Amino acid sequence: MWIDISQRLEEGIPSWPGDTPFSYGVVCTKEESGSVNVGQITMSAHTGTHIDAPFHFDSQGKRVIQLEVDRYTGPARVIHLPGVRRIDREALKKADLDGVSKLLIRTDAWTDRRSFPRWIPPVEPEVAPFLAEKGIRLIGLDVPSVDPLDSKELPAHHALARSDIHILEGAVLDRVKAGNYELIALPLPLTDADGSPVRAVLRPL
Ligand SMILES: N[C@@H](CC(=O)c1ccccc1NC=O)C(=O)O
Ligand SMILES: [Zn+2]
Ligand SMILES: [Zn+2]
Repeated sequence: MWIDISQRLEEGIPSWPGDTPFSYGVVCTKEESGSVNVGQITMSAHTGTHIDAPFHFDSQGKRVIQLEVDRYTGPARVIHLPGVRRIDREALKKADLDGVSKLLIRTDAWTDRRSFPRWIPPVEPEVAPFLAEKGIRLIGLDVPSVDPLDSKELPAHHALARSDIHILEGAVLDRVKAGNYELIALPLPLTDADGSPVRAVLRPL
């Protein structure tokens, strides 16, 4: 059984402060066209459950279409770190990361998903080379960023990119137990984009 770990894309889903709000509307109704309802989607690439392409924080970085689909599919481990202030070596000390290439971290820090969080536990840049050494190629979190929300330098985004670790943000892990799963969280084939919404699902292994 697959577990949906995606936020629903609907009116009112929080977006980054000042960023394009999500909207879906029927721009041509079946009555008007005589055949079909036709919808239009407007949104930021960083709304809901989404991945970041390196172009998001590096103008020379890869765009979404250049990201291999293998990064977003396959075995993944969920670890549960409730109440952590930061995701650093100390917080990860007790986690078993052996043989893991995709790591999802459930922090439970985003408690009211109807509004954008005021604070999130940031990933410390120092963990990027440590995770890479463990063989991790994708990190996913249940919060909207890997950096502090007011960060302009985005040190964790850059450190993860230097360690060749891709980023999944805004996963819904509220009811997901720690353990091993199969993950599918594929970005859309957006040629030029800096990020993409994903439908992220897990299946226990
Ligand atoms: N780094 C965040 C997004 C982000 O920082 C952002 C997204 C939209 C509009 C403004 C943003 N940051 C502004 O400082 C992310 O990866 O989703
Ligand atoms: Zn993002
Ligand atoms: Zn990000």
